[in-house]
Amino acid sequence: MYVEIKPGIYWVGAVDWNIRNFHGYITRFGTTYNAYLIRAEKTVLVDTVKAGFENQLFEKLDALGVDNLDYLVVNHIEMDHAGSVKAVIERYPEVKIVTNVRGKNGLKEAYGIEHDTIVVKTGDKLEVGKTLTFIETPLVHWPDSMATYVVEDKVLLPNDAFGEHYASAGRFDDEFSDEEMGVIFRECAKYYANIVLLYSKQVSKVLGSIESMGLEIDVIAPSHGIIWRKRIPEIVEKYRGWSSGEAEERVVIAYDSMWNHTEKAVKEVVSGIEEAGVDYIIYRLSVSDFTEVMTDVMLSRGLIVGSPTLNRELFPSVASFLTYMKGLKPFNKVAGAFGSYGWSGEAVGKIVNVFNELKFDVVGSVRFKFSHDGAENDLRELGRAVAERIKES
Ligand SMILES: Cc1cc2nc3c(=O)[nH]c(=O)nc-3n(C[C@H](O)[C@H](O)[C@H](O)COP(=O)(O)O)c2cc1C
Repeated sequence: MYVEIKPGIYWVGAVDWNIRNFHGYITRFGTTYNAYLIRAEKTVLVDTVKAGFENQLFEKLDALGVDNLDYLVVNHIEMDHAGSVKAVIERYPEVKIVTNVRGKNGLKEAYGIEHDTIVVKTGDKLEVGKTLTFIETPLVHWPDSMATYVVEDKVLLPNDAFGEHYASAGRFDDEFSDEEMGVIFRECAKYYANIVLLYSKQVSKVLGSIESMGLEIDVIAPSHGIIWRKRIPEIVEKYRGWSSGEAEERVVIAYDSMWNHTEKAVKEVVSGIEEAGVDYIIYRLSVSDFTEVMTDVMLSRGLIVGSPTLNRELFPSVASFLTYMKGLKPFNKVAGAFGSYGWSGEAVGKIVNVFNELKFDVVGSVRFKFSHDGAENDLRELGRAVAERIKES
């Protein structure tokens, strides 16, 4: 069923209850593909849905009696939002696409779509009986990303920004209990950590330009998950904090182990962190969802990674996680490394190299031959030093 979010503005998206893996991202609560219909003098669809979900979109448009579309705003060309643009054009051939220059090129490159298009840039306005303003948000989350703002209704349609993967019957943040909102905010953090983190500088810029353009916002309606109308200050504040590297006084220990020598050393590292009175969370990487580990890495100031050496390399699950993490460019972390080896012991140095690339504050590293016997103090000291550095900063 469609939902009116402001007079003449409707949610007409699709709920995907059963998706559990979204291009490698574990979506344990499913997701939604949010599209919005604006009905004034003109009829405007803002974004579409993932291919395969067109029927959910079209059912809603039919229920609203939409037999003509004047404009289709494409805020982002990724497949989960623009996957049904072709189907929309087929159904409403008179529609004009409204997007920025990168969106126009992207529609051609990714889908072969060359259709009547109005190219817009930041600050441009489109009068449809209501005034639409566009704000380009390049790289939040692809080069073509932009936001659409409905001036009279103070509704911001920011596409992927402020979203999360969460399928639900309720559409608005005020329909959920505080407990449910705790889960939803965690999903927002997960979305930020795994999708947006790399673009934190751009996020800060966009937050700044929303402020400098003096946009008043009653509703933030993103392209995934719930619509914000009650807790806007909270989600905006979270974005400000995440994009500026704020994190909690906690250490993530992420490790793996073949013969459990590295694993046994974890408890020494932990005892040092406990001595300093700092919180921690432990992940064995071969049995962990990287998207959850990454969320806690973003939310925590400290990271200690442990790996045995295998064929002069990192253990594969650790290498894989470090590659994933490096791509997302977490910043402002205090870090340490440890691990067991048999003869050449390259793994710990390779962890430190990744930390250095990310400009982490590397407090120390400990490697030990086979058992950690004799290295207990160094390991405890590593945990303590990371925790103490977090407390100082
Ligand atoms: C297949 C295999 C290859 C290994 N290659 C190396 C190596 O290249 N260099 C090294 O220092 N140790 C190597 N080791 C030894 C392990 O690093 C060592 O056994 C270490 O204690 C394993 O730590 P873990 O118990 O945490 O898995 C290798 C072990 C295995 C099983």
